[in-house]
Amino acid sequence: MTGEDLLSLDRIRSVLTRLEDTIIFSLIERAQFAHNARMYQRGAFKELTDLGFNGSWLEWFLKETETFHAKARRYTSPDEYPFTSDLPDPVLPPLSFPQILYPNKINANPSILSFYTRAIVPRITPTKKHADGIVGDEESEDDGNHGSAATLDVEVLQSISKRVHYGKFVSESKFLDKPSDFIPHILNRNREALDALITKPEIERKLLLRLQKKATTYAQDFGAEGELMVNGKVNGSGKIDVDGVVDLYESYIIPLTKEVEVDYLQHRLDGLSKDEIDKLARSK
Ligand SMILES: O=C(O)C(=O)C[C@]1(C(=O)O)C=C[C@@H](O)C=C1
Repeated sequence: MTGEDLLSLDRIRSVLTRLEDTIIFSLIERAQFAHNARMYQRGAFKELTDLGFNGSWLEWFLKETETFHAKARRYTSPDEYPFTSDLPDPVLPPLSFPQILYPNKINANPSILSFYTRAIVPRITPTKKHADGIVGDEESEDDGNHGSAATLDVEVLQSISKRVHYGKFVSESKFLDKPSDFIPHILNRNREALDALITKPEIERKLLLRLQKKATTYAQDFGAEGELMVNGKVNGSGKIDVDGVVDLYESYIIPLTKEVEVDYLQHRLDGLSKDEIDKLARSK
């Protein structure tokens, strides 16, 4: 594929659409396990403190997983971003990726980690209700599956991260399509105007509708005879809170993708001379 093909907006949007499936399925997997709030609290595992690690159980999982993946050069790829820092160098020689994105240091993973652990995990994991309808206390929301749950958290986080950072490709594609529309607002540091230029309400509306349908479909289960079963019962509730998935996109994933798009644009002219900027502005 040439650099131009890689920047086709249709191709980029097809990647975003495919990632919807990855995100929904990984959330369904995570939702099998309890909230396990301790996993997200720093210092809650004495075993880790004894090892000299002061972060949370999930942060330890991220650090260990990313240490390994960094050695296999995962984070040299322009669509992969780590959640942790001070990772080892790859053991393999570098691959040469086509230079598509303008060099930048944008990494939205701290925001992703924060909304995922605070808003998403508590929302999608099962809440034990007592016979009197009172929600169970924190202890009853811990099933002890800390390894399985954290493994799935890492998968969800990596897929959301890939999706959100794909905003950089969307931005580059929109910028190169008509640089002269963007350049004055980049030079004037006008975030609102850049946000208005990249926002496509019709695309967002269709995405949320599609997501609702996908989540409803994937949440279904089938019995041995192929009969529709939900939560082990005919007509029970689904494997995932569908509104929770839609809300995740509407309140977090789309707004953060747009933030990445605008951040990227704000730095799109860094280091260019006036002549180079004028040439870009005249190009289309
Ligand atoms: O598809 C685009 O044009 C995007 O910029 C991506 C995206 C999204 O996050 O899905 C973000 C902003 C637009 O309003 C529409 C959709």
